[in-house]
Amino acid sequence: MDDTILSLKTQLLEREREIAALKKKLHQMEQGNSMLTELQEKVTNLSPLISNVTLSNEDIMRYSRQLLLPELGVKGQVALSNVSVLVVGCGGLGCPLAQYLAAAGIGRLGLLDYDVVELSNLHRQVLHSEVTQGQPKALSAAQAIRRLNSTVQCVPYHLQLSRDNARQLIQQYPLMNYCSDNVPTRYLVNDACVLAGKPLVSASALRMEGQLTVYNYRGGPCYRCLFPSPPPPETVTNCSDGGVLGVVPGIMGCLQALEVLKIASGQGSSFEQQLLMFDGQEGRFRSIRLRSRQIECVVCGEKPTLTELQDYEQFCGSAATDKCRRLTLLTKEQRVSVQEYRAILDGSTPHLLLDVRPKVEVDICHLSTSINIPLASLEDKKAEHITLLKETISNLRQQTKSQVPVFVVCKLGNDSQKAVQLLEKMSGVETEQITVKDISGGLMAWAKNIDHSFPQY
Ligand SMILES: Nc1ncnc2c1ncn2[C@@H]1O[C@H](COP(=O)(O)OP(=O)(O)OP(=O)(O)O)[C@@H](O)[C@H]1O
Ligand SMILES: [Zn+2]
Repeated sequence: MDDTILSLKTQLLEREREIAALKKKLHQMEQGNSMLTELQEKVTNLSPLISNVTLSNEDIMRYSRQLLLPELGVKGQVALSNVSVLVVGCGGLGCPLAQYLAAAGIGRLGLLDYDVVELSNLHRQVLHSEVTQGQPKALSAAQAIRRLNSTVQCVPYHLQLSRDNARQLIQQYPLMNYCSDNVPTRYLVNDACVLAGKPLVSASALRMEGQLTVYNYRGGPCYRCLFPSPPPPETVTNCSDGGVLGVVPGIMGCLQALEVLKIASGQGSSFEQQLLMFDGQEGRFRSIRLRSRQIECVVCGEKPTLTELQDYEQFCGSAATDKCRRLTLLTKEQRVSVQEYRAILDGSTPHLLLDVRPKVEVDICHLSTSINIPLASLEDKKAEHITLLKETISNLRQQTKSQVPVFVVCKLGNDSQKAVQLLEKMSGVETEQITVKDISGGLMAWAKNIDHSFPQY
């Protein structure tokens, strides 16, 4: 029994020694930990001071309200001041984007646009003004940016982005923005970004709607992955055709600025495979998931066949500007110039002048002898419009006793050509009773060449 007690006592002593040793170890570890915590605290306290080196007192005051955001902080602000961003297009999207990037303290801002400021730009292109009308947009925007924040290095490029200069320009900027308005430039910027491995923050706005995506970012798709081939040129509507409420590109440009600031300050963007859609009429934002990067994509896929920039105007079948978007759907014989139409008016030849613009445009201005049937109504064969057309033709036929000349007009001479094609084969209209031609260049050519008092829009 004594032996058993002795053995138990010995075991107890051993356990007590082990416990003491463990306690000692624990104590040492705790001490080490607290030293580590102390060290960490010291580092945390020191790190703003370390990164402060690049922020002046004036910077701290200027950016104080955003420096207070834990998501940005000094580290993010310093990152912003070290980043270079290129804005392609200083129009409705590019202006608000550049304005907020400059205000937030982006280091270097490239502002690229080939065009000059026009009066019709001012309702949405908020960096330009009445006094900079006629000046290159890139310079006008740079002037406004310098007034806002002289610490931003602002580089204006008054030129057209093309296959010849795109790669060299994009190479200088780690972050790209698409703010332009035509399909060839969209493909050009996409391809140049993929080839240079740069993310592309892209937006668009038309009428009351806008869209935003970040292409070629964190393994997400590029523009070509989603749209391998361009849309037919005649299906593309731009702001000068479809109209736009200025604040809509304003909102989309600001959203672009937000994504740029997040990416540049290291917060990242969640739009690498998402399309944000804004409906200004409904006041609603929706986000849809896009298809992923396509392995067969010709530019970013596994076996890319497009390794150099191509001829984008040829690829898209349209010009890389929206200025001279002129369709040629008819033969010469099916068209008259504004001068020829003027002679017809002067000769008082009985005819029908059919204005195929939407009613909102007719309300802006029209020729007094015209009747209005919008192209969309002709396409839909709206009963009341077809009746109006038939009745007018039959009245005129009583005067002419022969085929009635019908002249179709629109703003620029694109929709009028589509209307001629439509009328020539339209059932319900006695097509053998009429000859149909369009007025080349439309009412804007009329305003420029015939009647200078006619409004341009
Ligand atoms: N390849 C390009 N290189 C440089 N700038 C471009 C290029 N393509 C388009 N742009 C510019 O992008 C801008 C797009 O702006 P926005 O869509 O607001 O249209 P806009 O052409 O100014 O106006 P509107 O269509 O009303 O005449 C324009 O200023 C245009 O000059
Ligand atoms: Zn792709």
